[in-house]
Amino acid sequence: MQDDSSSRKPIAWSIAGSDSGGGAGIQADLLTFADLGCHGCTAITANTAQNTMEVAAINAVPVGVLTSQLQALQRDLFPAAIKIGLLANAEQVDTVAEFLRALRQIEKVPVVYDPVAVASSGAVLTEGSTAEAVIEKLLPLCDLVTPNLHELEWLARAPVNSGGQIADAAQQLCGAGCNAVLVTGGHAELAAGEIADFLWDGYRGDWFVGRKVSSANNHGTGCTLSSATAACLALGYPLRDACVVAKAYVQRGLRLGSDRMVGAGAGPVGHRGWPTELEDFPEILLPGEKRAAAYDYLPTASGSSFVQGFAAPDSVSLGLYPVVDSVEWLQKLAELGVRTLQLRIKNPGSDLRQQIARAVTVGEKYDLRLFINDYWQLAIECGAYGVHLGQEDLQSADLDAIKNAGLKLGISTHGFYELLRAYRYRPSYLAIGAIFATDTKDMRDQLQGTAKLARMAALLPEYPLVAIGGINLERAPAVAATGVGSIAVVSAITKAGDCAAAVGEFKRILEN
Ligand SMILES: Cc1ncc(COP(=O)(O)OP(=O)(O)O)c(N)n1
Ligand SMILES: Cc1ncsc1CCOP(=O)(O)O
Ligand SMILES: [Mg+2]
Repeated sequence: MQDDSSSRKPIAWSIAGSDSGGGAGIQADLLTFADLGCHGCTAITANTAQNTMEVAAINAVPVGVLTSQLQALQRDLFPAAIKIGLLANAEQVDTVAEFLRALRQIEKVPVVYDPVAVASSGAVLTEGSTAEAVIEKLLPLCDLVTPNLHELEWLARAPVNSGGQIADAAQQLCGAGCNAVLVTGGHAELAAGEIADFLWDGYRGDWFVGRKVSSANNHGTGCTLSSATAACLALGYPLRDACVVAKAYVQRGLRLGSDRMVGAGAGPVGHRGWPTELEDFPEILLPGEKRAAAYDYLPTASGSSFVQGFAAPDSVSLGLYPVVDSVEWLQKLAELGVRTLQLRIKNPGSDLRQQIARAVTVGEKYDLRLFINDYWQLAIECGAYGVHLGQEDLQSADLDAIKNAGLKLGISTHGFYELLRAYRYRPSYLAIGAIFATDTKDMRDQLQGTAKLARMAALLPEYPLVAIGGINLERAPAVAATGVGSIAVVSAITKAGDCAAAVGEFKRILEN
């Protein structure tokens, strides 16, 4: 994560129009980049004449002017992500597409395109042949396209009136070559009081549902969403995490508003810093739940049913949480006074059931919070305290059965999106990993770092959270400082020279 280790600020570019009124376009993008910790650079495509009431003129710049800005930036300020906004005509689309093609041969910089082509009023802001040029030349170079409903219709060439049609049109755009589409929901209220964005990432669809905020200061929300997504990509966040953080950033801007009113019409959306409150983050809709019907979001054949509210543990802080592979280890650690433990057997023999039954007996004897990893049926049958499930397990496990049997449930998550999604189940705890690289399990693509962990932990200050992955005694203080109440470890305990001393030291760090 760039976020943790680099002393250089990530650079994000905005290739977009200037809004003379200061609410949208380049102006909104620069505020957003700065707010989210990036250095913003710009290549201006048009000098629009705007105020809070009207778009009086577009004033596209000649392509030579556009190219000279892009070339100057490339020479010194190479981007970690690029946001593209208003492209005023097909010639500009061609120029930007050609430039991006060459740039991405040097490095595959993520590109977010907000097709600012249709105003909220429905007025088309670009010249006639722009849509064709976008579809043919630009979309194949984009990692994410963020149309509103008007723009989706403009690109999909079809009316879009329902959740199902939004999902179909988004997939159709992906078919034209971009990697993912995030349809912003500001122009449709598919369920009363909710504004939902739909993400199709090339493989699966997700609805991100936010509370509707009525604010006169809502100008620039689309620009802000796309530049916030680009900023998060520049920080190294994966796409789904970038999208949910960006939506939360806009929601926070709408909720808190600008600090003062400007103009007589739609004022600028607020730029109010990193989103730190859960209420601004979207709820990730789960396909089996009742309200999903409003979005035509139907359960998949493999999906488990929607169940919420698993038994809470006796403490929000679960403390030191060793994850071990034998009953002998459980016994030894219980004798050292460890209370939260997990049995994680990855190469089971024919005696698996016996091992789990013995583990449950040890758990009862020492009054442990003992979680069984993976084997939820055996955990239920043996009357375990709880089970720990990974993301893939959520597809197949019978969550109803786990809840009805009164077992606690812990769920693995790897980033904001999975954290928010798993939180919908209200499990007994949420695990976040891998914080650091580890030899115990290949987690190279899912490293979180302590800066991101702290941001996630801040969203759920009263919830049992567990950090896992590559945590040792040296790193534990920085992890504990993020606010998580529990640290799960494998090798720092099982490979410790002096296990009792390591247990004592971890406990001291967590209790401090
Ligand atoms: C506390 C805790 N957090 C995460 C994991 C990882 O679980 P999972 O994603 O199911 O992966 P495996 O452990 O099965 O490899 C965990 N075990 N414990
Ligand atoms: C099981 C697991 N899940 C995420 S990281 C991890 C391994 C943690 O092991 P260690 O504490 O040795 O890094
Ligand atoms: Mg597992």
